[in-house]
Amino acid sequence: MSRPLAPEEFTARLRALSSRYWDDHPFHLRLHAGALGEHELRSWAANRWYYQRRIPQKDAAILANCPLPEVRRRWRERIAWHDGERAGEGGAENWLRMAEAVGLSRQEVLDERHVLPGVRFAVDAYVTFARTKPWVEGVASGLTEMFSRGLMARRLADMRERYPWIAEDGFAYFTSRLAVVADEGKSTLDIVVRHCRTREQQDAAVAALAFKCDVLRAILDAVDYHASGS
Ligand SMILES: O=C(O)c1cc(C(=O)O)c2c(n1)C(=O)C(=O)c1cc(C(=O)O)[nH]c1-2
Repeated sequence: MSRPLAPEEFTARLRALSSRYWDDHPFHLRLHAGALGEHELRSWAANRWYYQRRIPQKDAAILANCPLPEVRRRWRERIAWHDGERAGEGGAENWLRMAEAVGLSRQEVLDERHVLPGVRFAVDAYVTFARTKPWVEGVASGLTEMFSRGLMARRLADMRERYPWIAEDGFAYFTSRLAVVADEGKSTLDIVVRHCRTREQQDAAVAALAFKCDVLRAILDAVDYHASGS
């Protein structure tokens, strides 16, 4: 049995997976360059909706598997952030506003008619991962958030500049997400480093983060393939 990695080395291995993150996916590059047509932006927003709407279920699965109140207390805030305290509030609602701002009706987003099979398979695999793996691996799979802040800030600036027809209200998701994502990423890393004590657990956490990078890339592969054929 290998000895556990020191926290710095373990953290460095997790951070090294940033090269597998979806920030440089060709679809994101085109999004940032202002090269997407309106129908492609709509497909992106409608398909990302499926990811957004499944995230609270993924987080609830982690909560259900976690026996530690101190972790659950921190984790449950995520569900509240996405779902809001009441109808008409929260991250999911803000994503719907983004979808409307790019020209979709709320109904066609909610009934998921635009959700592509590949997106559904990838996102569902993420939820199943959280349901069936040890809770700390579920937490580790969320560590892509360590990489997402810069990407989201760039996306917000580029979309405001390159798609000026999108009303500012449509960007509420990203402005509100940017306000919490750095703290969430730090808190997630803290939980993973603290609770992965054996080398096997550390290796499993690295594998969980690699799996999640693949989930995200698979989502955009499906959207990109569909866009190029339409
Ligand atoms: O816009 C993005 O690029 C991006 C990336 C990620 C991510 O890296 O997983 C998330 C989000 N956004 C996001 O908005 C979000 O709520 C979120 C939750 C999670 C997660 O795994 O629990 N990732 C992400």
